[in-house]
Amino acid sequence: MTEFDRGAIRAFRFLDCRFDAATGEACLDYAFDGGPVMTETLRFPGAPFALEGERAAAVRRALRLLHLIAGVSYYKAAVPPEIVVEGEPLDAGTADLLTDVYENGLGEFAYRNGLSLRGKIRFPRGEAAAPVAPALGLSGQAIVAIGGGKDSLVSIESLRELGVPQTVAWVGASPLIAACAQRTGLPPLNVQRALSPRLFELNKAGALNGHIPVTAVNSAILAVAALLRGAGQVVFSNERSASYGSLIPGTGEVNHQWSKSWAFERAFAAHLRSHVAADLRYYSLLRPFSELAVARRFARLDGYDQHFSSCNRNFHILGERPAQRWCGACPKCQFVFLALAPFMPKPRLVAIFGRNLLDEPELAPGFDALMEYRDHKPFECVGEGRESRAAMDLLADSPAWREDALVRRYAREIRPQLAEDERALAPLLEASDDHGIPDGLWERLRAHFGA
Ligand SMILES: CC(=O)N[C@H]1[C@@H](OP(=O)(O)OP(=O)(O)OC[C@H]2O[C@@H](n3ccc(=O)[nH]c3=O)[C@H](O)[C@@H]2O)O[C@H](CO)[C@@H](O)[C@@H]1O[C@H](C)C(=O)N[C@@H](C)C(=O)N[C@@H](CCC(=O)O)C(=O)O
Ligand SMILES: Nc1ncnc2c1ncn2[C@@H]1O[C@H](COP(=O)(O)OP(=O)(O)OP(=O)(O)O)[C@@H](O)[C@H]1O
Repeated sequence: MTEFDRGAIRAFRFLDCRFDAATGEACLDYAFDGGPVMTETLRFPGAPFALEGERAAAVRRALRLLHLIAGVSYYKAAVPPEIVVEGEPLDAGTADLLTDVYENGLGEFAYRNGLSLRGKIRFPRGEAAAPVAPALGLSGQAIVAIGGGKDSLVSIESLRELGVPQTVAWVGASPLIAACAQRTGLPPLNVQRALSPRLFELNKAGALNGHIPVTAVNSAILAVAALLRGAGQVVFSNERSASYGSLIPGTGEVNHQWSKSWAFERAFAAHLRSHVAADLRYYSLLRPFSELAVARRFARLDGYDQHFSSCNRNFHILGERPAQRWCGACPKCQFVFLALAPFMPKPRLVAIFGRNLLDEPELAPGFDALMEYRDHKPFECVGEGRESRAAMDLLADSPAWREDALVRRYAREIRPQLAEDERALAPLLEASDDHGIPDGLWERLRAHFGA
């Protein structure tokens, strides 16, 4: 494989997207300059689809939005100076949304690759006025995204208790997510996704690589899936803390999980309503709650302990599946262990992880970063530093935990340096008002959460 010379590339091109209603297959085509076409293929279950009139037009609009958002996986390989969108020119609103998603969603990617992308990514726009998407008479069925971790399981069980009809949906071929979905006993919707093999070749040839706003891609995929079924709600489970990134000295805030943030949710939800279908709702059911409030809720569930995992090592496309559901070494494993510890019996938590991470002194640097003690919050989907500090503070007063190595070290070395409000739990369990949950549902959910 010859070295990939990204400097020789002028433009990233969005070529075409197409959907076969008979098979449920969607194809998204991209290229650098006049180079080989890179095609991403998705397969939506439930074919053949009888689409006509306004619903068929809305599916086409949703597919085009998916084509534009999913291009981020390929664009990042070279980040060329120009972006070309074949076909009908974008309206300003769509161009602005995409610029937002690419610029913010590639924030960590840019930081780690030493690139300055701010103001450099510009999607071309025509003079066309923004479209006005009609309402389609979509149903109240909720397409609920499941990720195999605690957050989406809390949403699923909350919606079940509140009597909301739901289909659990996921993208990709993770056996772990499939097992969790099956465990819910709810109707499943699995969208298969195959990235262009050319991307993996470019990676091997030295293309730029890094973190992408995968939740934006998953959201656009499930918006298509919802329209194919006539469902009116796409529900994600991104909690409040996903809106806050890591504060990097000399760089500012870099959010590893920007497309799980309230800023993305609000913009994407509004865009679906204005540009795709006026009655297609997109929201995160956990937006008002902190990670600790969600962890407290998860601790009250049973039946998923030996199935769920938040460890991202379970979700690679290439390579071997890990032997353990929890690696224990990554920030997500360490944060989930810490967040659950105050709310569930210690033997239950140790049985889930197969070990007691808080009694392993060599893991101190990881937990220090989670607490923002002498290090910045890790580039991972973890709670705010004050949430980790509040959880550790609770454990320092718990007879079950206070003798464990890292808890004892916190009490002796870190707690004395913290003011009360830097480690207080109560404010973190209150619900916030910034969310997109439908009014009727929010009041019931708030009572259900006891927030
Ligand atoms: C599972 C994971 O963490 N993957 C990241 C990892 O990829 P790796 O090279 O180790 O292997 P694969 O996951 O098999 O991917 C192979 C290459 O394919 C490209 N790619 C994959 C999926 C995709 O949607 N777009 C892609 O371009 C990529 O070039 C891969 O190298 O490292 C990669 C490079 O840093 C990351 O791009 C992979 O990240 C995945 C897209 C992924 O699913 N990551 C999630 C675990 C993740 O980051 N979730 C965030 C949410 C962030 C958000 O804003 O939505 C979170 O949990 O907070
Ligand atoms: N493969 C996927 N397909 C569709 N949606 C997904 C997928 N993975 C995650 N999601 C959605 O994105 C949200 C954020 O993903 P994330 O992995 O942080 O959450 P989780 O797996 O539900 O819980 P945890 O944070 O404990 O891992 C999930 O709650 C889910 O709604």
